[in-house]
Formats: sequence, C-alpha cells, structure tokens
Amino acid sequence: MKKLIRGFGYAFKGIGYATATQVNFRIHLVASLTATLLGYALHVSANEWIWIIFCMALVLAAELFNTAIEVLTDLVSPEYNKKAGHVKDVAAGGVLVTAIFALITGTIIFLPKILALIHAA
Ligand SMILES: Nc1ncnc2c1ncn2[C@@H]1O[C@H](COP(=O)(O)OP(=O)(O)OP(=O)(O)O)[C@@H](O)[C@H]1O
Repeated sequence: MKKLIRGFGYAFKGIGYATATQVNFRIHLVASLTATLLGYALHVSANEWIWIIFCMALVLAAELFNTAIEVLTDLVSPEYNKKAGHVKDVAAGGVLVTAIFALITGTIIFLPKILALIHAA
C-alpha cells in the first residue's frame, strides 16, 4: 500500500515538473480548464463530456510523454545529433496530432451551441 502511495507521489512529481518547465503543458492545462467551463456553461450532454474529457486526457498525456522524451534525449545526447533532433521532432508531432484532434472535436461540440446562442440573442 505504501509503495502504491509512493508511486502516486512520483507521478504527481512528474506532472509538477512538466507544469513548471513546459509552457506547452501549461497552455494545454488552460485549454482544458476553458473547455470544462464552456462545457458547464453550454450544458453539454454526458456523451459530449466523455469526448471532452478524452481529448483533455489524450493531449495532456501526450505532452507528458513528449516531455519525458525531451528530457531523456537531452540526457543521452546533450550535443547536437541529427537523430536526437528526429526523436524530439517526432515526439512533438505526436502531440500536434492529438491537439488537432482535440481542436476538431471541440469545434464539433461547441460551435453549434455557440452559434445557436448568437442566433437566439
Ligand atoms: N540534441 C539535439 N540534436 C539535434 N537537434 C536538436 C537537439 N535538441 C533539440 N534539437 C532540435 O530543436 C528542436 C527543439 O528542441 P528543444 O529541446 O528546445 O524542444 P522544445 O520543444 O523547445 O522544448 P523546451 O522548450 O522544453 O526545451 C527539436 O525539435 C529538434 O529539432
């Protein structure tokens, strides 16, 4: 049990490290908070909440893995190395794919509701 709690501690330490050092991770946290507030304000359905939460978890997890890959790459290859560059670029590409998916999903869910509000005003 102690080991399990310690494991959670390490995981939160990792999230804290990413929050403190990665501006992109902070941007994704703000985007997640914004989506949550919008979800409440626009009364999204249970199904839509599942998609919103899935997108937030996907992007944040991708950014955490990207951070881990960046740190590991800097450790293994502090000097310029073409392959180290590829490793970082591919990892960043992975984050971009998830962010685009989240943006499209958010647009599908929120845009019709926002347009309906504008038309009703
Ligand atoms: N050791 C390296 N060898 C070759 N190219 C590198 C190396 N380190 C970084 N790069 C190139 O520079 C880009 C930016 O790397 P960097 O580590 O600065 O990432 P970042 O996204 O700016 O993250 P952070 O701001 O946290 O450092 C990489 O995507 C890669 O193309």
